Order: sequence, then C-alpha cells, then structure tokens
Amino acid sequence: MDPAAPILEAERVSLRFGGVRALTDVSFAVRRGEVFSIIGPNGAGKTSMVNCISGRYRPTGGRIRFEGRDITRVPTRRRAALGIGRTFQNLALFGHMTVLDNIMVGRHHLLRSGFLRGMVYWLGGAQQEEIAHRREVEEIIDFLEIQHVRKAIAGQLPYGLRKRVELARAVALRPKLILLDEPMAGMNLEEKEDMARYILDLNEEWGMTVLMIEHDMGVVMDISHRVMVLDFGRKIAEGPPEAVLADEHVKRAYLGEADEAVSEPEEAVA
Ligand SMILES: Nc1ncnc2c1ncn2[C@@H]1O[C@H](COP(=O)(O)OP(=O)(O)OP(=O)(O)O)[C@@H](O)[C@H]1O
Repeated sequence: MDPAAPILEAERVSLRFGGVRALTDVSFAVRRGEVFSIIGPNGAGKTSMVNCISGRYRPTGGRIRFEGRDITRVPTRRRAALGIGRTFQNLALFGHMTVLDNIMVGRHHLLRSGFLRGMVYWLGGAQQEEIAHRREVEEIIDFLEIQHVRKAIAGQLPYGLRKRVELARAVALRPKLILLDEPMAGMNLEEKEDMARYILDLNEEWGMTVLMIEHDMGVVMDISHRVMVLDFGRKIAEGPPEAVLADEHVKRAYLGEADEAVSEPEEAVA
C-alpha cells in the first residue's frame, strides 16, 4: 500500500432527501495521518458527509474510497471492521450500562470468538483473547483518564465525561480513521482543552487519522492540518486553516449565518 496515498477519498458525492440537496458533488481527500476538519454553517451538509463515510447514509451520487477500495455500497458494520470508527453529535452511549461495558461493546467486532468459541470459552483460547482484550480496554481507559468512573453507569455521568467515554468506545475499535462529530459541543473551556489534547494524542501517538466536524473555530485552527468548508451542500474551500479562514467566500458564508442569527432568534431547545 502506498503510504502517501489518501486514506479516504470522496469523489463527487451527492445526497438528496426528496427535494433537499444535502450534498452536491463534494470531492475531497484525507491524507493518512492528518487531522482534517469539516466546517460550515448550520445545515451545510457536514453530518450528511460523515454519515456517507460511516455508511449510515448511502450517497445518491458519487463514490467513497477507503484505502483505495470503493466502499460506497459497503454496509456500516463492514466499514467499522475495515477501520472506520465514529462518535456522534448527540451522544450514543448505552446509558444503562457501565463505562467499562460501553467500551467493551466498542471492541466487540474485534473479538474473534463467536458463539461457538464462547461455548468452549473455558477450554483456553478465547480466555487468553479476553485477557488481552481487557488489557487493551484498560489502556484506553488510562489514556482518556476515566479510571475513576469505569464502574459508573454511563448515563449518570456529567456530559463532558460522557463525551470522553463515547470517544473511548470509538477508540476501542482501533480505527485507522476516526470520525468525530462535534467532539467539543456543549463543553466548557477546560473540557475542550482536554478533548483537543486527546484528539492530538490519538493522531500523533496512536497514529489515527482524524476527520472532525467542529463548530469551535479556535479548536479547528489549533489542531487541524487542513480544513474543508461546506456551504449549502457544496464545497467552497479547502486548505490549511489560516488560508481557509482568510478566504472571502468563507467569510461571506459565515457572515450570512450571523445576519440570520440577528433576524431570526434561535428556537428554544426543549
Ligand atoms: N435524515 C434527513 N432527512 C431529511 N433531510 C435531512 C436529513 N439529514 C439532513 N437533512 C438535511 O440536509 C441538509 C444538511 O444537513 P446536515 O445535518 O448534514 O448539516 P450540518 O452541516 O451537519 O448541520 P449542523 O451544523 O446544524 O449539524 C439540511 O438541509 C438538513 O435539513
């Protein structure tokens, strides 16, 4: 495999929901080892793009390639097994389960032991596997500094910690590419700084390529190697963060959003 080849390529990806064009002919490539962010005003198509990559949505046009292989029609589960992990904009933890169990679920597909192997569990092999599996889960728990809540019920934790547990679950899959949908949303400054550090460590020390959607521009500027900007489902800019923010087209897209915010107050969230 050519190490310089992009890990992920989107080629003219389009997605429609009835009359709504969520994405129109979006092409980009993520290089192996980079932190690549997708930004853009609300409704620009960012989550739709990530959902097309994770397999949750099937594009109505275009192709997606992962490590050179066309995955456009590959089901979500297979994509996870190929090495694509994700977190969600709205937390998707099993609220009634412990932190530890949530992370174990993340590793489930990596366990070679199926049902039959489970029946002969005590004969040896699978037990060794389970021990190795647990060791790795503990490593992730240490890395994300959630030892103190490992036995806690996930749904009862404060929001910032739940976001960290969700990241742990995605990391447990040992993905080559991790998709993070607004990892900083709803966090205070200190929690954001911690999360930014975890993402950088995942990238630099654990070797994961990161594709992130994030609204916090400070974070995007700080930790992204490259940024792509979507507006009304189309790509309007791509490049290093400073160059993208200086782009007139991008400034207009964000100013338009600010104008709307002045004239249309945000709906109250229930
Ligand atoms: N499941 C769906 N059914 C119908 N329309 C959808 C669906 N998902 C997204 N859309 C529409 O597609 C467009 C892009 O939405 P998307 O959620 O991808 O934007 P976004 O950039 O992630 O927005 P935000 O920053 O607000 O999360 C919007 O017009 C949205 O209403």
